[in-house]
Amino acid sequence: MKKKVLAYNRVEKPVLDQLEKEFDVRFFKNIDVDKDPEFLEWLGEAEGIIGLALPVTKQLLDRAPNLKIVSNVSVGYDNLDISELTERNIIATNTPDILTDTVADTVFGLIISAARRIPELDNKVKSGNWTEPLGPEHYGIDVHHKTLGIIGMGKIGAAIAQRARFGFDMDIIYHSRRRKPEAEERFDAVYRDFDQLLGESDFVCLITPLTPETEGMIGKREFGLMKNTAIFINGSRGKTIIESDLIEALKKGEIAGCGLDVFEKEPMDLDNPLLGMKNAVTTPHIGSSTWETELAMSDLAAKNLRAGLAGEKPPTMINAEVWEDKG
Ligand SMILES: NC(=O)C1=CN([C@@H]2O[C@H](COP(=O)(O)OP(=O)(O)OC[C@H]3O[C@@H](n4cnc5c(N)ncnc54)[C@H](OP(=O)(O)O)[C@@H]3O)[C@@H](O)[C@H]2O)C=CC1
Ligand SMILES: O=CC(=O)O
Repeated sequence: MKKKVLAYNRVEKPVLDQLEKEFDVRFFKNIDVDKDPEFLEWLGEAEGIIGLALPVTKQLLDRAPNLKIVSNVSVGYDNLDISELTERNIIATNTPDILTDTVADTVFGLIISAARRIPELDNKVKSGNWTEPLGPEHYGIDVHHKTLGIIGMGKIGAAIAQRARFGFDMDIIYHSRRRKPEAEERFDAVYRDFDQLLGESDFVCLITPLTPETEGMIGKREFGLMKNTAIFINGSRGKTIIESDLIEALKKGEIAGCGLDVFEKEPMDLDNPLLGMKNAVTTPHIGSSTWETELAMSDLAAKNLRAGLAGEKPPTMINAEVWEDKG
């Protein structure tokens, strides 16, 4: 008998088609996790879960007695209760590395768009309001030769630094909990403590995981430390910042602008003040969403799932201790 797999938004179609040949797969899209009876029934029987951003909590696991693996189709895994999964000997996997360059491109797109006001000016042209040569009220600021501060010099942080250093001659400063000698050598990146970085950067770029330590790490105090010409970029998770404090800082001119791919609530409420702010450039959490990278992520997640269900070590495990216990 084929093993039961619960697939959850989002697994790319060619990968899902292949999984359906190997397993008894049921695909769910945007369901109400607590109430959908079909979802709960399938969860009760599934040995594997594959998908994006399904909140895997203790309560959900209590309803999944047969589960052996949760294969997340994302690198961030703040949606998973890892200690609870580990306690229950359930494998958790994610999709690191393959999305690094794509996400760095998105972040750099936000940096340039915010600095050069591209969405605002695009709107001016397309709305028929480009009726005369534009003056200083539409000028942007340079990106090249400025100082980029990266908070979270991990894989994506380093790929952003690479673009900034070699593409735009920027000076790189960074902050992580540990020093990163490789980034210092490759990009002449200079370590700064958190407050120093905020005060010195022309662009502050946040790209850490969401953890209890990083939740709300940028708020009123931190925006107050930034230059009033600074542009703040968030590619991490919405909850790493206090969004209402960002809105206030933009309104008061404490910072000049922002570029955001992630939000406290996704999708955003239609009354979110950011929607009406020209100096906030927004994208709908699409950091890794290119055809190539989405397919590669689904493919890696499927490899993880297959391995986990076959009793083999998945390529990109989060809780390796589960494997050590099994071995
Ligand atoms: N917008 C989007 O679509 C996407 C968003 N992301 C987000 O980007 C995050 C990073 O991904 P990736 O670069 O692959 O992950 P990595 O694990 O390679 O890098 C994360 C970095 O954050 C640093 N970090 C962790 N905690 C702190 C802290 N408290 N203060 C400062 N730095 C910290 C870590 O360094 P150290 O341990 O030394 O502190 C590490 O270098 C993901 O977790 C996800 O949330 C990822 C992909 C797409
Ligand atoms: O947000 C996306 C991820 O891969 O993490």
